[in-house]
Amino acid sequence: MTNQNVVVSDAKSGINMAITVAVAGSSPFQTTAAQKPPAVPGTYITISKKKLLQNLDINSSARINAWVDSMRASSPTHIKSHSLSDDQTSWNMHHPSALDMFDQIINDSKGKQIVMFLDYDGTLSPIVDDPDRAFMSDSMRATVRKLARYFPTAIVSGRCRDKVYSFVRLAELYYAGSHGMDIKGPSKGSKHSKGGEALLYQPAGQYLPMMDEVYKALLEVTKDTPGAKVENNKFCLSVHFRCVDEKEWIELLKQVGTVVEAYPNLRLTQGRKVLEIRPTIKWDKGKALEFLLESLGYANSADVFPIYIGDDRTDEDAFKVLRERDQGSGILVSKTPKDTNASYLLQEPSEVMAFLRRLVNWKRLSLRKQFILRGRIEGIKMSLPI
Ligand SMILES: O=P(O)(O)OC[C@H]1O[C@H](O[C@H]2O[C@H](CO)[C@@H](O)[C@H](O)[C@H]2O)[C@H](O)[C@@H](O)[C@@H]1O
Repeated sequence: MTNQNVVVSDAKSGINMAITVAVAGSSPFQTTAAQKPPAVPGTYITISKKKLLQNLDINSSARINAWVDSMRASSPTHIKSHSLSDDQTSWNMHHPSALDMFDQIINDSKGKQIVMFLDYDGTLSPIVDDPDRAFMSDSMRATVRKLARYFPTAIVSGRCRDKVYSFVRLAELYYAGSHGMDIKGPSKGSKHSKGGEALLYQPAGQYLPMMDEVYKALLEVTKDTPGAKVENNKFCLSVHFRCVDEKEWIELLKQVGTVVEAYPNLRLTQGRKVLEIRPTIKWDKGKALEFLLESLGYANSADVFPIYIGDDRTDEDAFKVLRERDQGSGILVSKTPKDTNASYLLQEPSEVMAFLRRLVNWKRLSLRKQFILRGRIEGIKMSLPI
C-alpha cells in the first residue's frame, strides 16, 4: 500500500478537499503464467522500437523516422498481406475470441464479483475521422446501461472525463478520463468517501496550468497543417493526424516535438493516429483500474474478477496489471495482430456489444435460477411440520 492524495468534492458547497488515502501498490497475487495465454511478441511494432520511441529527439533523423514508422504502423493497410496472414494465424491461436471463450471466462469468474472496465473510442464506439463525432449507438448505450445494473462498471478513456460522459450519458457508471488521470469513482460504501460525496481523484492536478499553456502552443504550431486537430483532454493533449497527408507527418512531428521539448515534465506517446502529450507522472489506466477496485472495496481481494476491454495502446497498462495480478480477463479489441498483454480478443465494437449482452443474459439467468431455487427451499420449509 502507498499513500495517494485524493480530492474529495463536496457537491453542496463545491469545495474540493485534498486528503491522503492508502492505494493498492504491488499486487499480492502471484502470476502463474501457465494459466493464461502468453503475450505474443509484437508483429509489427518491436519492443526495441518502443524503447526508441520513449524519447523523440527532433534533431535526430533516426528517432524521427522511427516515430513516423510507428505512426504508419497504426494503419493496418501498411502491413504486407502475406506476413499478415501468417502473423494473424499465430496471433489468433494465442488470443482466442472472448465470444468463443465466454463459458471459460464465466467459469473463471465463479464465486467472484465481476467488475467491468470499458475503454471508449474503438471499443464502445467505432473509430471515425472526426473525434468530436465518435458517437456511441443507442443500442450500445442500452447494453451498457443493462450491464451496469448487474456489475459495477467504469469507463476508462483517454478523453477528458466530461467529454466521454457527454458521449456515454449514463450516470450510474464510474468514469476515469485523461487516461485514468481524472477519476470520478464510487460514492457509496467506499472507504475513500463519506456519505453521498463524489470521489474525485486527479493525480496530475498540479499540471493543469501547464497543460493549458501547452494546448495553446500546440494549436499555434499546428495551425497551418491541413487536417491536424488538437484536442484538449484536460490532463492529456491529443494531436490527431488521421486526416493529415502522410507527407506532412514529419513536419507535424517536429512541430509537436518542439513544443514538448520545452517541458521536461511532459512525455509524448502515440495512440491510433494520434500523438498524445501528458505529464510524466507514474499514473496510467492500470493504476486507475487498481484505484477503482480499491474504492469499490476490492483492494487485495481474491473475490473480484475484473474484465477490462480496450483497443488502445494505453489499455495495455491495464491488461498488464490484470496479467500480473493473475486476476480477471483483459480483452483487446483489434482486427490485426498487436503486441498485447490481453488474454482474449474481440474484433470490433459490434463484437464488444455481443459479449456484453451475453454477460447480461448469463447474469439474468443465473439470478432467476437462484430465485427459483430459494423459492423452492422456502416452500419446502413451509411444508415441514413445525
Ligand atoms: O482511451 P480511449 O477512449 O480509446 O481514447 C483514446 C483516444 O480516442 C480518441 O481518438 C481516437 O478516436 C477518434 C474517433 O474515432 C479517431 O478520430 C482518432 O484517430 C483516434 O485516435 C480521442 O479523440 C482521443 O482524444 C483519445 O485520446
